[in-house]
Amino acid sequence: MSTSSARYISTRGKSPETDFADALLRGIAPDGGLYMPTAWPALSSDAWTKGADYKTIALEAISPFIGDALPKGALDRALDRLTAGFDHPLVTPLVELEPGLFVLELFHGPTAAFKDLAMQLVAALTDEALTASGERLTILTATSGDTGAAAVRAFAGAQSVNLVVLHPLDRVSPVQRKQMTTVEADNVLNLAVRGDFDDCQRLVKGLLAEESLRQAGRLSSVNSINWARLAGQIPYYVSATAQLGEAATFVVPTGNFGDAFAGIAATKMGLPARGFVAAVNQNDALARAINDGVYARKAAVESGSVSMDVQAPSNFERLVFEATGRDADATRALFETFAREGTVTFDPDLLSALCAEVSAVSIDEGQTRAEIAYAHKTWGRVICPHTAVAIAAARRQDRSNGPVVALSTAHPSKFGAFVSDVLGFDPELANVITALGDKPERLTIIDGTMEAALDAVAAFSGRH
Ligand SMILES: N[C@@H](CCOP(=O)(O)O)C(=O)O
Repeated sequence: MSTSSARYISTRGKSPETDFADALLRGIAPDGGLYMPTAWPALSSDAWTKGADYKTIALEAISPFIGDALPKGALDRALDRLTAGFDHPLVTPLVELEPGLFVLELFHGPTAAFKDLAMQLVAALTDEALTASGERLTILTATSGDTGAAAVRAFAGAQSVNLVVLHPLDRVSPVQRKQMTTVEADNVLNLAVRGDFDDCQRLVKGLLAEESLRQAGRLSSVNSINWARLAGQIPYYVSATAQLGEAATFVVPTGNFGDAFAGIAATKMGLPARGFVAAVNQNDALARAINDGVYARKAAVESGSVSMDVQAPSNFERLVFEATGRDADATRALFETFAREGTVTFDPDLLSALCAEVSAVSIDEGQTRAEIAYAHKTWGRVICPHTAVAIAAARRQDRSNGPVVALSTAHPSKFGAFVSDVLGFDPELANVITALGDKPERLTIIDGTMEAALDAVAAFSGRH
């Protein structure tokens, strides 16, 4: 296990190199780029060949990214907190649906979605970093439903943290909304933004760069723009490979592309994998970019797989950075053009480098519904719409040379109305959803403008 100091650089090349604690507490680099490790640490093959448990795998996979930037034992303590919140001994169990086709269940945590795996860890590590530095932190997070719920659960009541969550008004599921808005902790502010997820994310990035807020104290984000979020999502790819005993093709339901990029990161560390497929819904900017070579923004359309209603996936920037051979100038130019003009066309070399890392499939609403029905009829399994998108894409993959694993990112009862509309009955509630009860909700509705967001955050910060 490494004790050296892992270092981070920005994908846009204009920020000073830093360590894990600083990257964690900043969320995004000062130049607007995303932090990346300066080099990929090597993962010992013991991690996926020796039948290790989740905590052992996660220690091995994540500790090189932290180095000596946090107090001794911080990761160990964080992983104890993480695993204690999961209701399955394997934490992320792999289930075979039929020969060669598997689902990786990532929804056994406190908010019944995969975000818990990294968010519980990030909360514990943030606590360690703030205790060491004596600082307070305001965390700004955009969500299409699952990230916000996991963040609220992980940070509610945290002594040194204020959490502001921006979700698109009326565009998250009722359960996701209640998971965020029924919390009683007064360090949490829920903003319902008139707009879509991409508006929320744009506002978060704008607020993170806002000088007046920065002067009042440290700001960060726990979206997957934060490297620590991605690091926390690497272990389940290793665990899945360990459970399988061989390399797999991973099919990842994709919104902000953090989950898929975490898997790609695992392979950069040496994990054997047969490939990655990003499965998107009809919000298909990523699929068009990979398949046609043109990355073009469109307004997000509403779907049943709401958590994936994303048209400007932040972590695509990390993939482009890698695919350009870590050329920060080229990456910056490309994403500045995208921000300004809403469209960029890749040169053939870049496109073939991107395609070597990931393929992409778009599954529309009709196919998503059909897949929920198929999974129930064929395997007796009730699945959430995001898992349905992944399985529909997974069933299109060739299984003759190796297994295909679809990531099952959320429990179906988070999206009960959609699933029930297809199957004609309500999915059984996850225990953590039953426990939500019927508490009053607290949220503030704002316009999708920087002015409105800044006013709301400044007023909230002033009270704390
Ligand atoms: N699907 C997400 C959108 C934000 O993604 P993140 O991985 O960057 O936090 C959600 O459910 O909020």
